[in-house]
Amino acid sequence: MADDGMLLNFELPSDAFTVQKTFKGGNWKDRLTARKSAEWGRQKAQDRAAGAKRIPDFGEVQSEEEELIVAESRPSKKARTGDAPVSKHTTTAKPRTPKEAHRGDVLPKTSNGEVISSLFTFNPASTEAAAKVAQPGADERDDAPVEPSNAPLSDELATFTNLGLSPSLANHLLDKLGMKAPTAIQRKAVQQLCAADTDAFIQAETGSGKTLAYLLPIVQRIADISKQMKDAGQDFSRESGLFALILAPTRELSKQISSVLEGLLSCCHWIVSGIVIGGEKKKSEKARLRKGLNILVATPGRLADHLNSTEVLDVSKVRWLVMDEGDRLIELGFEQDIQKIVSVLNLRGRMPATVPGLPERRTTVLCSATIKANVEQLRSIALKDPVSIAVDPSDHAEDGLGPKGQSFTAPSQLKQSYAIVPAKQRLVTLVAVLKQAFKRKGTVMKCIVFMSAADSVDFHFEVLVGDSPAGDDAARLPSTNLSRSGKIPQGNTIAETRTQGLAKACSSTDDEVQLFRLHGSLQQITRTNTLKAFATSSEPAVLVCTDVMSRGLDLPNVDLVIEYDPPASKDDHLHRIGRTARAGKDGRAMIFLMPGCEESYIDILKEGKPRNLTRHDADELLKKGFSPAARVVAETSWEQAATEWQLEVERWTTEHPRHLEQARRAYQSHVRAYATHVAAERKIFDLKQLHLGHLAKAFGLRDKPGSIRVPGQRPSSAAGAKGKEGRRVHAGKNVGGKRKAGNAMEDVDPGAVMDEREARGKMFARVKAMGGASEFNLG
Ligand SMILES: Nc1ncnc2c1ncn2[C@@H]1O[C@H](COP(=O)(O)OP(=O)(O)OP(=O)(O)O)[C@@H](O)[C@H]1O
Repeated sequence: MADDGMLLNFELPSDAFTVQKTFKGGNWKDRLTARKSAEWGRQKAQDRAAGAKRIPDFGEVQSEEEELIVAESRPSKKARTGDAPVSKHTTTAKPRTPKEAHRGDVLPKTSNGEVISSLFTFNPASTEAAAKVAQPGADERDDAPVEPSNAPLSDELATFTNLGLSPSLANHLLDKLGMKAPTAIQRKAVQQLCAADTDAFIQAETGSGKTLAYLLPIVQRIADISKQMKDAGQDFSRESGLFALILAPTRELSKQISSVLEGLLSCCHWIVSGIVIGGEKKKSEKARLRKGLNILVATPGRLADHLNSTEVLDVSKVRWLVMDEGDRLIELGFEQDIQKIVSVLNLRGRMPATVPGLPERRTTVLCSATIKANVEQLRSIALKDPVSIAVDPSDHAEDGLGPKGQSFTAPSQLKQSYAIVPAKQRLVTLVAVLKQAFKRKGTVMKCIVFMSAADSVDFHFEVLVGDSPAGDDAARLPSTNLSRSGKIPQGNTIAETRTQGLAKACSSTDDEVQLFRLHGSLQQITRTNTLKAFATSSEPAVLVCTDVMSRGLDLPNVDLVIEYDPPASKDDHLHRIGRTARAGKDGRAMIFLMPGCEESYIDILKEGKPRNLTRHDADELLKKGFSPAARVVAETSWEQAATEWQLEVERWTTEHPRHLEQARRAYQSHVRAYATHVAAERKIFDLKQLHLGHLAKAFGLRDKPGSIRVPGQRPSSAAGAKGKEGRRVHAGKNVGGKRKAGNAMEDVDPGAVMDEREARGKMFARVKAMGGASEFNLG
């Protein structure tokens, strides 16, 4: 049995459980808990050594003392019943009410009504079907070389000059940007868009160079126009006209595109580009537009706003319109803005242009790694008879809307895995994975952890940094190497607005790991600076963020992507994991799934055709992450180390009002975001199956879920705090009211803007479905 295997394979040092550990710090409750935990461990080891107590089989009833890490005298409980099997200490022999079942793994409530449950008991077991998929650690055994699918071409004939680019542009790519050959999608797109004026979809894997695939032909064509103007005796300058517009859904992505463009244009300095994305005074943007630009990168809201109010913005000569991450533009509700932009372009584009070489008609290009049916909306608004530019057209449906069956693939060299982690163990397992990832110097340089809500990002940032605001020593959280040093580290404290800190939870004495946080509710300047600091960090670094970072961003040296909270849709999954394994480089991605219905997501993971999809279990990950280093005298087992760390987090969370509110907020936002999965995936991420009591533990909470209430709502963003921008993002579709143009919500955190009433409605429905509010339900 899986459990037996796990238990019997403990590689405990011979002195494990024999050293009497003195527990210092914390309050009496924590010290008692930790001491009893150690006693429990010692007793278990002695029993095992004496052969006095057999480790029970899966499904067998276990004594109450063994159910609990913290043994307390209390009346024996009946076994849990439920749909899902329960690991380690479970039975179906004696039916229990849901209420009793939930109590089985907890201490009686403390005087203030808190509930302290064990990390290792009453966790639902993985379903058998999923367990068969792969064996733990299989990725370590698979060393077979694989051809990267998004790398530059190695074919000798595949040169930029052969694609029709001018020698000066091709030499610039080689000499200044270090690009010897085009990628497959660049070869196709450059050839097509240099030669023809037809609308197009560009669809290729993440990290395959789509940005240059549309920028190169535009720059080449505008360079040709400038030449023809000169030949005709006309000067070409920034005032000659705006020829190309590039739209992107987020400010970060717009800035990135703008910087790639500037890099290209340094070989033809007479072509001038600019950017309007909001986040700065409109006056300065207007000033820039007044001076004249040949290529403009913009977010749709801001551009629509300027088309309304900035008279100097002349779009009559625009002949290229690119919508990068086109599907995301629709998901985020930019449809109306785009409609408006296109109608203005259509209207003003009818005016005769006296520019030699300027094409008659405008070419509109839609670009994404995932182009799907909702892009139909864009097609009807903006595209006419588009051609599909994809790496392998034989894989593509005739309508040009992505691969047949809508299954998009991840880069072939990307190693994908999933971790089956019960709700209670989520936080501690995340720390274990991070500790393990950064254990060996140089293995992982940068890691991105995706979460579903901004509140959750903030909470986890503070937990992983392990400090509290200045002057709040009583609430200081120890690092995970507490057991090694025996001391609570002093030093840095974090201010509430801080977005960077030392990740004590996953740093070791030899290796420090920097931690960053990012989401759409931060001020734009903070976002820009934080992203830059993460991108340029020369130290190992972790970025905890929402999906605002999932699209298009090209951050160097990202080796590992962790989807701690599952993505809202399978397309989001591909974009998230696509932040690693870019342009032929290696990368790893891991998604956390809970045992039970979430395991059906494995089938969706397989749709992306991963080369080797590896399974991990929480115990395996915890053991790797929390086992003491070989050179350190082992005082505790990994189970104890994990438990101690969890208890410290719970104390830190529950004993300080600000932390408690933050944890509760994070928990609530997480649950709300959980309800926003696309309809097709809602059976997999089923709110009704979510064990709220267990989940609360992963937020360091000892509250009964029913008592978790947070006053007020988080302001949705710096500008969103004005209260006008709230939109509902549900089931991958904008269903909310009109967004104010040019605000800071160009990048929306679905978790942050999910309609509260709707989410609460779902929660109440769930409570009803479970036959009334038990102590573990939100009611
Ligand atoms: N021909 C090339 N040779 C080498 N590197 C390249 C080449 N083209 C692009 N790159 C690099 O590949 C990386 C990914 O490019 P880009 O961001 O355009 O990918 P993408 O396909 O748009 O990805 P996503 O779908 O995630 O937006 C960038 O770092 C870029 O500099």
